[in-house]
Amino acid sequence: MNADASASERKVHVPLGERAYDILIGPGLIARAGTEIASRLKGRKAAVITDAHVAPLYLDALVQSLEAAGIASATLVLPAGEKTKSFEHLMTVCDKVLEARIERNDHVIALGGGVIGDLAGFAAGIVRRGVRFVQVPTSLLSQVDSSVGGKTGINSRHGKNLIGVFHQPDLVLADTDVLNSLSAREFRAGYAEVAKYGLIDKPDFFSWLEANWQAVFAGGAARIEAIATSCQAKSDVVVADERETGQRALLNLGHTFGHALEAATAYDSARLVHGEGVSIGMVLAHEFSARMNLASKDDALRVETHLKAVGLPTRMSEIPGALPPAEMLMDTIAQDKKVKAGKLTFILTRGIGQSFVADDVPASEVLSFLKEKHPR
Ligand SMILES: NC(=O)c1ccc[n+]([C@@H]2O[C@H](COP(=O)([O-])OP(=O)(O)OC[C@H]3O[C@@H](n4cnc5c(N)ncnc54)[C@H](O)[C@@H]3O)[C@@H](O)[C@H]2O)c1
Ligand SMILES: O=C(O)C(=O)C[C@@H](O)[C@H](O)[C@H](O)COP(=O)(O)O
Ligand SMILES: [Zn+2]
Repeated sequence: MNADASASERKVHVPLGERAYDILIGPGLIARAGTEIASRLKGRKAAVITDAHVAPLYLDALVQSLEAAGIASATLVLPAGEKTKSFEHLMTVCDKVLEARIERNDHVIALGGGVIGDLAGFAAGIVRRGVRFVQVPTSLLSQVDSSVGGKTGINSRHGKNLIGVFHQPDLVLADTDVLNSLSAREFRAGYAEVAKYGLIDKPDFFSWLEANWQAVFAGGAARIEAIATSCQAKSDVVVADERETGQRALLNLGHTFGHALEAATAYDSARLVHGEGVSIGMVLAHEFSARMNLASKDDALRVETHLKAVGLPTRMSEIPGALPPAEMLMDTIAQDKKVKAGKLTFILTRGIGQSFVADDVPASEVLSFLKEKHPR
């Protein structure tokens, strides 16, 4: 991997047969969105869904680009933050899409981070039993992860993403210029998912990140390289197991713990955002693996050292406010989508880049581990 690689546009193809699509990554893609969409897809109407932080920055540019390419658009601006992934807002999006008379070949366009992508994608998957869907991801997290792979959905008080459908996008346009307006906290949160790909099965990528993370944070070629590598890694996993019957669960590294923490903080973005939960969760997954004598404590320490170096939280004690007791976290974990016949599935590891799907993890072990780690 070369941090000085060309800063020009990159393309990752997701070869999913009749659901295949391209991910374009690079500068200036919002200005070109209209021509990219019009040249690849038939629809000439769109409903653009976005949030209140992103709208004042990029909505006009996207609408103008669509208009110039002959695509008429209706727009909907929702509140920013994780709480927007709710039934209430799903209804609003569905109503907007129907009111705009979006037909099956027209487009729902998600302009925003993973919250907007997951919500708008869910609406696109269920209105008229499926309309076309374009992702214009604007956060680092959405450019490296949530815009790819077709998982869409909303949260429930019972847990994260418990209600949703698989609905692949038809095109992903990741304009890397827009990352310059992202807050430092949200950039770091997205970086947790970048590091995740190294920890799953790319130890060389993890080492590259340890050496080059400052360049990734600074922007330019290293950032585009990290985004393209992440999208390719995600595409490879999704193509091998689109609907998570097996190995796609690897993409959940750190998420079983992380999702429980997000639910425990009532999806309050001021306390914890998804990528931060994943960061804490990945450290816990490595420590739990060490406790189960599967991996060395040194590897868990190496993971924590890197995530700390970039400024991510790595401990439950760093979450502001009180957390519910370990038993309540376990209740949420028992609702995880990976549970089979009541048995817990975790993504564990034998070392850096050696993650694996472990079925039948004893709940009693997880509980005593969580009690040990709980800040109380
Ligand atoms: N579907 C999947 O495969 C998948 C994968 C990973 C995460 N997710 C989901 O994604 C969500 C997290 O996504 P996220 O981290 O993008 O959160 P987000 O959508 O809440 O975006 C983070 C914040 O940054 C703001 N923002 C976004 N782009 C901006 C920009 N360019 N400039 C300024 N502000 C900007 C948003 O308004 C928001 O306040 C979670 O709900 C998570 O469950 C889904
Ligand atoms: O795409 C996947 O598969 C993932 O697991 C990616 C995760 O980063 C993402 O947070 C996803 O939404 C989690 O899925 P879930 O099925 O555990 O809700
Ligand atoms: Zn995630």
